[in-house]
Amino acid sequence: MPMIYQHISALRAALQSYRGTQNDRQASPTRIALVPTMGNLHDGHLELVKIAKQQADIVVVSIFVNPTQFGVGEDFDSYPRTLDEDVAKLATVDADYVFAPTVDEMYPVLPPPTSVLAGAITTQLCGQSRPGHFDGVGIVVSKLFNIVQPDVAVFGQKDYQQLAIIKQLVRDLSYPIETIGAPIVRAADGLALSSRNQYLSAAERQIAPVLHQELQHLAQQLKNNAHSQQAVESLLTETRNRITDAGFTIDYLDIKTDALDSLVNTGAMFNAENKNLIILVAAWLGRARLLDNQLVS
Ligand SMILES: Nc1ncnc2c1ncn2[C@@H]1O[C@H](COP(=O)(O)OP(=O)(O)OP(=O)(O)O)[C@@H](O)[C@H]1O
Ligand SMILES: CC(C)(CO)[C@@H](O)C(=O)[O-]
Ligand code: BAL
Repeated sequence: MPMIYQHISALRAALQSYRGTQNDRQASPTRIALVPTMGNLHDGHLELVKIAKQQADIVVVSIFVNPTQFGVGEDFDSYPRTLDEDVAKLATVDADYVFAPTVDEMYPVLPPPTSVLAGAITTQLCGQSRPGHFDGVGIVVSKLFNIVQPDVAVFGQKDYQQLAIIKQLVRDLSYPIETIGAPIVRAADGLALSSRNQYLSAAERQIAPVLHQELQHLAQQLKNNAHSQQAVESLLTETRNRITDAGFTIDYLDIKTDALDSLVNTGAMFNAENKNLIILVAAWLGRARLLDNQLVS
């Protein structure tokens, strides 16, 4: 079973014993990996831990529902907290440490007067409908990096914008951390696994895979042919209409470069050579706000 820590000082002391030591497998320094989560773990999270295990000797999983990344009226209070079940799942993938702090431990002053702002990348897509969300992610991830001081940190590509922001944070704040983006883990019918999927009713759960199917369909259309800007707008409108007709309320559906830059209108720009594009969607289905994305390659 992983060791569970609630306090920063105790976790730091436990991890300190590895720093500067060598691992058993080879004469190289012991590597520590961090997998940040908000808990209520599913197979997507466990996949991140497995990847972390391949990259490091010691894996720390943080479980913290971070209040600073939730907006007013969002689901901070009702977000599922299932620590005992989470720890049992983490034991099956050999996680070494669980860091599950209280809000007071993480934020002696709430809201914290210090901020970590990542600029323009945070105000588009999810940042547009969740103002301040990525400021909260920025400060909590910075704190987790400072507390754990990992060599490597693993995040999911499902939260593609978050991953891009964290890579920028690592670069700009000179964290000596390798950031790994793990592929999206899906249910058999294609729905991206997410803790919030449990907000779906049985009927909504039947509809939910439409999101992934539509992204795949759009990616295929973009990939197969050259398209003018106007033709791409039409494809986007048709896709939005089908997703809405299936019962979703779309927050955004957009095509960006894989660096999350807007596309420049260069005429027939969507063609076989135009590989580094990503389609991103956020859409409400009942009480659940679902995220997904699809690379066009
Ligand atoms: N299906 C998935 N595949 C790969 N990574 C995932 C998946 N779901 C979540 N992750 C990653 O797990 C990490 C922790 O995410 P989090 O605990 O918020 O889970 P979640 O299922 O995305 O929850 P939520 O429903 O609140 O968005 C993030 O890096 C996230 O990208
Ligand atoms: C990275 C993270 C754990 C920070 O709270 C959260 O945003 C998440 O679960 O993706
Ligand atoms: N993985 C996303 C975290 C959030 O929605 O706050």
